[in-house]
Amino acid sequence: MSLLTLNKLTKKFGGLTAVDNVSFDADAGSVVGLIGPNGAGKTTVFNLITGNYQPNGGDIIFDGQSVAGLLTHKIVSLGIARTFQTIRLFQNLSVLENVLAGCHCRMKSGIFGGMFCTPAQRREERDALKLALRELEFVGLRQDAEQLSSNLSYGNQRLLEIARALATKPRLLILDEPAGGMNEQETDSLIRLIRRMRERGLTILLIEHDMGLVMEACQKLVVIEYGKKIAEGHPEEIKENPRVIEAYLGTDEDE
Ligand SMILES: Nc1ncnc2c1ncn2[C@@H]1O[C@H](COP(=O)(O)OP(=O)(O)OP(=O)(O)O)[C@@H](O)[C@H]1O
Repeated sequence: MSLLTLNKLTKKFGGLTAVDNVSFDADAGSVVGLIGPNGAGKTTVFNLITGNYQPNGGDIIFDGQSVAGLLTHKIVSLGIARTFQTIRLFQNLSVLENVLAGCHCRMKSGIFGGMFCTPAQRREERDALKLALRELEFVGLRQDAEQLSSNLSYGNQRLLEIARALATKPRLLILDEPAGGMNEQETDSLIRLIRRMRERGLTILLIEHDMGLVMEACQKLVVIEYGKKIAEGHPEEIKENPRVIEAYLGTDEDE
């Protein structure tokens, strides 16, 4: 069953159609990779799903409901979380505080609610702390909870972004180049982490240039070029697709 459906999604920036009538589904519990050359429109698709941009046409259906044009915080509360191509952490907050920021968007009392300290708010804070520590444990950063987030390695900062996104309790997790800046070992453990997130029942949509990760982690690939979908299918099929090889993976003559 499809958790996310893009239906003829279109986004224009002036005269440039960055996303041109793109349609595809992400089945619940699957990992879908969005691939394509630089500037193909991948991040724009993500920004449309997460409400950072408003579409010029088409629709985005999440769990049976249109989310196109909704505000970002509403979209997060419906169960869509993301990480960014360029890491966006609160650099002068601790690792734990960064994850708590993710928890707070689910809390009734809000980020300043704790100031009034009612028993219900204290309980909510305690639950948030437990959840944050659990997600740090899950991504392997529990022992770094008290560190300043800027002290983490680049790869661990990416994991921290994932923990923060998980703390919003999403059903759909959107990862924009999660292996960017990671070494081979870190990428391997990221592949294992993606697998474990899938086992938790999460649906994952990711953009990634690391073909090894894409081939191992995804059940389906959607390929876009110049804003248009040019192919969709199982990674093994996509690897052999001549149109994709020409557009993205490079032909032998290019090597
Ligand atoms: N806010 C914006 N204003 C104007 N043009 C934009 C904006 N965002 C993206 N674009 C343009 O839309 C096109 C698609 O960009 P996008 O960032 O979505 O590509 P991408 O596939 O994610 O690329 P990369 O792999 O390099 O991140 C590009 O030509 C880009 O310059």
